[in-house]
Amino acid sequence: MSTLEAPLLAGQPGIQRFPSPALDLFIKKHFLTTEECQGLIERIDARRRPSTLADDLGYEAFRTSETCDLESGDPFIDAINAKLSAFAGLDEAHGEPLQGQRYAVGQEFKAHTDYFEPGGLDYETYCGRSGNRSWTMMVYLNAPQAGGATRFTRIGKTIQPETGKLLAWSNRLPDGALNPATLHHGMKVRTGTKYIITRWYRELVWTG
Ligand SMILES: O=C(O)CCC(=O)C(=O)O
Ligand SMILES: [Fe+2]
Repeated sequence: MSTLEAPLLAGQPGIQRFPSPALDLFIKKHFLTTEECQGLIERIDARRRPSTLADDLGYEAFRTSETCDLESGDPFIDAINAKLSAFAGLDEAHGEPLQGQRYAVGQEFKAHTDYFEPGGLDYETYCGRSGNRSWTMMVYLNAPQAGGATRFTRIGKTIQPETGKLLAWSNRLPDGALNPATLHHGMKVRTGTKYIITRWYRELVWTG
């Protein structure tokens, strides 16, 4: 079954919906507790490695953060994944492994979309089994002292990191087409360190 809907998001208490027909974007403050954020930061610090990019376009310094796979099997990680899926009403089986990111001063993730470009070099490798990405759920684990906002460049919306704050958006338009208005930029950290988790959901059951 294909999953493009996150049927529970709009009805969650305290959820803010960005008012734009261009993009389905939701924000929920304090989605994760300080303790949950701290547990995730500790795991990211223990296991981080330089980030890689699918469809390596040869741009220097496109994504300069460090990445960490937060593997399922750790009951703490499984509970975070279950919390994300339940909040959105997304099928847990469609979720990719949870990813952590750490940005030091000067690091960023330049403007990109989270879906894979059909026709791109790696499209079959990344989407052949599980389909393309449907939803992105991202949580800020802390607030760096300066910088590190997420800017949706096409719609002119900038979101500031706050501990535990969730951002969730559909990478699709209502008819299921990929939505270029989801273009977003993880901006440079100016002071401090930024930690986030990201979970991407697929059209189909995630099988790698
Ligand atoms: O760090 C950010 O604000 C954005 C991260 C992001 O876009 C991603 O992990 O796909
Ligand atoms: Fe992204």
